[in-house]
Amino acid sequence: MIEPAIELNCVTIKLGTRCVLDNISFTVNKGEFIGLLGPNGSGKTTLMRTLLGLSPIAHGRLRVLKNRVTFGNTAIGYMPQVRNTAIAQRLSGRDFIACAFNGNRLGVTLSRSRKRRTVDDVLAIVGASTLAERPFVELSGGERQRLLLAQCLLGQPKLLLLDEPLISLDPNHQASVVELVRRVQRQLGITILFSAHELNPLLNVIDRVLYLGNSLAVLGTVDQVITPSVLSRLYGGVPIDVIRISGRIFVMFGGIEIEQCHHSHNYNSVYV
Ligand SMILES: Nc1ncnc2c1ncn2[C@@H]1O[C@H](COP(=O)(O)OP(=O)(O)OP(=O)(O)O)[C@@H](O)[C@H]1O
Repeated sequence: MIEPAIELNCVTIKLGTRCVLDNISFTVNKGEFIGLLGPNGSGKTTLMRTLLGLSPIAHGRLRVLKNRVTFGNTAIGYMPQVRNTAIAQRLSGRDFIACAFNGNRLGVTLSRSRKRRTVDDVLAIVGASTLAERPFVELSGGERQRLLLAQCLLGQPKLLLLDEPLISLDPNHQASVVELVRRVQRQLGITILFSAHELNPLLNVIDRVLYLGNSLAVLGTVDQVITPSVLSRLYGGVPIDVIRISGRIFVMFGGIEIEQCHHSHNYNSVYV
């Protein structure tokens, strides 16, 4: 039976005077792997923060895992885009994960041995047991992402919000992070919202794509969403071309590949 994981019904999200998302409705089903795309500033992070209860909605109805949004919901794992890992440089992989037990992040008190077992479990799930004793400072970007993902799994979440986990990784490491998330998702049967600037690394793993832009949101299969007419609406009415070559998809405006503009943070000439 299909059950909802994230339900938005006519939701409006404002930050200050800016209407980031305006009257949007969609339902993500339990167990789906959703690629969250859209230009810089389209509201990907804001949407995740709203699902976490960090940012209120102005209007509408929002349910996460069938419940109203509450701050500190351990059923949601979150990997934020900007991570201050400087503090982690001297820690071992194991201690880096274990430090998420401190503070009130999980809201539960566990014995030392139980904490250790839990950390071992999440390390095993992400295939990072061999990183447990290595200093965080020595790890590659891809290995760090593995540990960050393990940290997200500590609370046994049912929903994972991953904010641009591919940023600053080369294509090989991007592919291995995507594959890892897919494997973990299948193993644990959880729902994934995975934001990215580029669709192609996610093409083989996502069930559907949620594309934000122009304060709007469209959820559907890649074939339903990545079309000139839908994307033109999301990019404010400019003419968009969609080119498919060798199993890859390129979204173009005036001969420029839009996703490359997102990367260079030079999309203002495109996003009007
Ligand atoms: N406190 C705030 N007050 C007003 N506007 C804000 C505030 N915080 C963020 N914004 C704006 O809200 C919009 C949405 O930002 P958000 O970070 O959610 O976008 P994003 O799609 O995640 O962008 P990126 O791809 O660059 O990470 C941006 O235009 C941002 O400048």
